[in-house]
Amino acid sequence: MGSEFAIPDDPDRVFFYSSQGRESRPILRGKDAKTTFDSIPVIDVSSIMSDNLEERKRLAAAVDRAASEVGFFYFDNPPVDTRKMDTAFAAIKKLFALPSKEKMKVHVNNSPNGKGYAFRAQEEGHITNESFGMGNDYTEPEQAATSGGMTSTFPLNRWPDEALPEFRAAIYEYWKEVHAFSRRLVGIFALALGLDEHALDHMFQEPLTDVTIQHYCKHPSDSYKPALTPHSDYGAFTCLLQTEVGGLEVLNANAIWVPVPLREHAFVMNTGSHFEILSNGRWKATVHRVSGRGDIDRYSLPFFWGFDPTTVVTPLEKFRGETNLEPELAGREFAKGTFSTKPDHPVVAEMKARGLEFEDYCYANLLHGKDPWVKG
Ligand SMILES: O=C(O)CCC(=O)C(=O)O
Ligand SMILES: [Fe+2]
Repeated sequence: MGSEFAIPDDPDRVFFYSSQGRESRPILRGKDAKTTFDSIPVIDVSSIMSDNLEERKRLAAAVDRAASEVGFFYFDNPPVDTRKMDTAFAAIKKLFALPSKEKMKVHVNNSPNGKGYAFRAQEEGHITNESFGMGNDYTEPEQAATSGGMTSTFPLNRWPDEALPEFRAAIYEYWKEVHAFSRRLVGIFALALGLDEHALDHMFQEPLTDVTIQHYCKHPSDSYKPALTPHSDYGAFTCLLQTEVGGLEVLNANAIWVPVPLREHAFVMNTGSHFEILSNGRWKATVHRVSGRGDIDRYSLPFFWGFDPTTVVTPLEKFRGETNLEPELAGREFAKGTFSTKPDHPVVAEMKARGLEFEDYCYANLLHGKDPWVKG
């Protein structure tokens, strides 16, 4: 869920994009270096299913430490069937192997919220990259059980049902389990903030979810090359699956890139900008990027979990102090995050023609089939 813009090459600073726009951090070495992380903590998440509150609180304490100190952590043993992970990746490889003509039928420009297939050709210093996205769509029967009773007659997702019928089934089989896991995780995050386990539930009745599958193509060079622009995620948290090869890297306080090596079937978790706001900066929306290795294609499967689009995310009373992060409407970042990387999308043309800005986009309206543009 990052934005992609030009990144200057500077030996002393690292530049990246966050919800605040372009930012940079000085590279600190030797006596200037701060105490910061140099690896990604590993947490066994199996006790999320425990009936014992004390066990769930121990898990929550580990999550709080990792989210505060790093903003990224592995979850070993998530309650998600590993065969469904593997089946999803097998279908993903088949999708990207389809002829371009088939993939273009589900191009993001055909979807009113930029879901479906996108392609970015190799540019200077950047490898070729394809993606496929899906998100909330209350017309789809697969989402009936998770949509909080919401219905719509306005389809948003686009699926390659003709060319690869098993793709949608494989993604949804996986999605349903990660969705159920994420809902339970809201309780663990609440405990991690020292709240009642159900204290945050009301903010996730109609959670904003998004899957943006990535394919970073191998390239004719044996060196690492930038594949995804440095950014932080918005939303509450992300559950990412890597397969076969790592490539994700996380920026520490000294602006040193820390690798996130592959742990097969483990989730790579990170907290997003809205959890940073809720915790008033206690939890970090840590900057990350992907570097593509020359000799192998890389596929990744992120699942983004966000607040209800109409929730105004505000620092919790117990974390408020002299300086407080600005509240933000959860659905607001959506338009910027989705369409700033798709300047040719019809939604962007419409926005310009009507004299509107990303700030005027109401994601909740779109989900219910209404005009998403509301000025002011
Ligand atoms: O491909 C990856 O490992 C990371 C993807 C990512 O950071 C994103 O889509 O926001
Ligand atoms: Fe990201």
